[in-house]
Amino acid sequence: MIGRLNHVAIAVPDLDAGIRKYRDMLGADVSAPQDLPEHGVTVVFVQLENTKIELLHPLGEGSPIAGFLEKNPSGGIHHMCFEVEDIRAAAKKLSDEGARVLGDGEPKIGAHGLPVLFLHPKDFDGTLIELEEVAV
Ligand SMILES: CC[C@@H](C(=O)O)C(=O)SCCNC(=O)CCNC(=O)[C@H](O)C(C)(C)COP(=O)(O)OP(=O)(O)OC[C@H]1O[C@@H](n2cnc3c(N)ncnc32)[C@H](O)[C@@H]1OP(=O)(O)O
Ligand SMILES: [Co+2]
Repeated sequence: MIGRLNHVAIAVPDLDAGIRKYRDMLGADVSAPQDLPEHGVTVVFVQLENTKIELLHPLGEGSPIAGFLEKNPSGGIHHMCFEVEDIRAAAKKLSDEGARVLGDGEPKIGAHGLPVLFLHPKDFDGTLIELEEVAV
């Protein structure tokens, strides 16, 4: 069911500093910041040959990553995103098999303009999983 690793997300306490690390110190291509109020984050993507790194910073009140940064003030790996062909079929299979699909179970449009869903970290060995529907 899961396909390519679309991105690994890092929650960062200082987005500008995070951009400088990946762009200037590590010499990678970094996209311009995108404010995504519907997700409560500002995000940039570090483009790698085989996947992307997503740097996330809280945006507005009630950001879903605010609690994570309180517990991890230096930042940390926040989630991994896998590509799937049919996100609703994937969500049904996973919830039928006991995994918790977060939110109301309805896919939201993510940073790439594609439907995304999240699976509870406690159901996947302490790792928050994002699924993104990518047509093959
Ligand atoms: C940019 C758009 C999009 C894209 O297109 O790529 C995105 O990536 S948006 C990214 C931000 N959005 C989300 O993360 C949405 C899904 N996340 C959530 O709904 C919540 O963050 C959460 C996973 C339900 C956690 O909620 P929170 O309030 O922070 O903590 P809890 O106390 O409810 O957590 C319960 C339990 O889980 C542990 N936890 C929390 N976050 C993570 C994490 N990222 N990785 C691993 N573990 C996590 C938390 O520590 C608690 O554990 P215990 O303390 O042991 O109970
Ligand atoms: Co993501």
